[in-house]
Amino acid sequence: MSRLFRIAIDGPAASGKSTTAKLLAKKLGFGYIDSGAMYRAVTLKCLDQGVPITDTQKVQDIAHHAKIRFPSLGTVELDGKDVSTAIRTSRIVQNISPIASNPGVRATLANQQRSLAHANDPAWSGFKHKNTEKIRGVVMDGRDIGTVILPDAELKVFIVAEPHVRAQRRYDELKEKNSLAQGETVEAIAQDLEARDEADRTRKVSPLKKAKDAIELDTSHKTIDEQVSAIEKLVYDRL
Ligand SMILES: Nc1ncnc2c1ncn2[C@@H]1O[C@H](COP(=O)(O)OP(=O)(O)O)[C@@H](O)[C@H]1O
Ligand SMILES: Nc1ccn([C@H]2C[C@H](O)[C@@H](COP(=O)(O)OP(=O)(O)O)O2)c(=O)n1
Repeated sequence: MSRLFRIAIDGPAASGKSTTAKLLAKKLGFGYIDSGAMYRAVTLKCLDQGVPITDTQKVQDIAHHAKIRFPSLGTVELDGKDVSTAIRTSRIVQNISPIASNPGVRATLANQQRSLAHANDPAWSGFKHKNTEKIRGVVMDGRDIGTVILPDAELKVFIVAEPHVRAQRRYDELKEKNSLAQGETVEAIAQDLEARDEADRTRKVSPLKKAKDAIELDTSHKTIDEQVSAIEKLVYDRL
């Protein structure tokens, strides 16, 4: 016997969603789908091909033809090329909001996200519950996963953290990866996060919003291990 368990993780930028989702997926033997990486990959393709991000129709065509895959935990492929690092730069996030609010792009990516969540990939080994039932599933993170993509997910978590904590963490991350733009400061990153959160919260299609049945988790004063364990406990409580 095998049961499907889908975990939807949403929240504002740099709150800790993807770090938590990836580690949780690893612990549970679940698949991990980074929906934000899909919007980032479409943005990268538009910039690389010189498509204006405000050209609604051309951007939709780009999204429609982009082949986005997650070949292993935490890696992203666009049209057969590894773009895991290329999609994490400030150039991408500075251009992403018009793409994330394009209804055609959202419709295309939403279809792909739903089918990925139902793929039941053999690589997702899952875990044995009470020595009998096999639990298999997926962790998906983004902005609209609990509200629009997987409204019937078995567990929904809304991750938040204080703005200055998020900005500092993102700064440290970019610095560590040598991806900081010239002269980029913590303040500039804080402004980007604020602007993006505002755009994500106020757009007409699938805005960032806590689902009514989501559990809020504030990671400001937690370690990564603590936040992963907190969600893991919620999974066992639900089973
Ligand atoms: N509890 C934590 N303590 C310290 N750093 C954290 C914590 N949670 C996440 N981070 C770091 O903060 C940064 C942003 O986290 P990330 O998971 O990318 O957020 P999101 O997916 O919400 O944008 C990453 O560099 C991550 O390693
Ligand atoms: N399900 C999703 C996931 C991401 N997005 C958009 C909105 C976000 O500002 C960007 C980037 O998201 P991502 O989670 O990769 O990046 P940040 O953590 O915000 O830096 O993509 C979205 O609109 N819907």
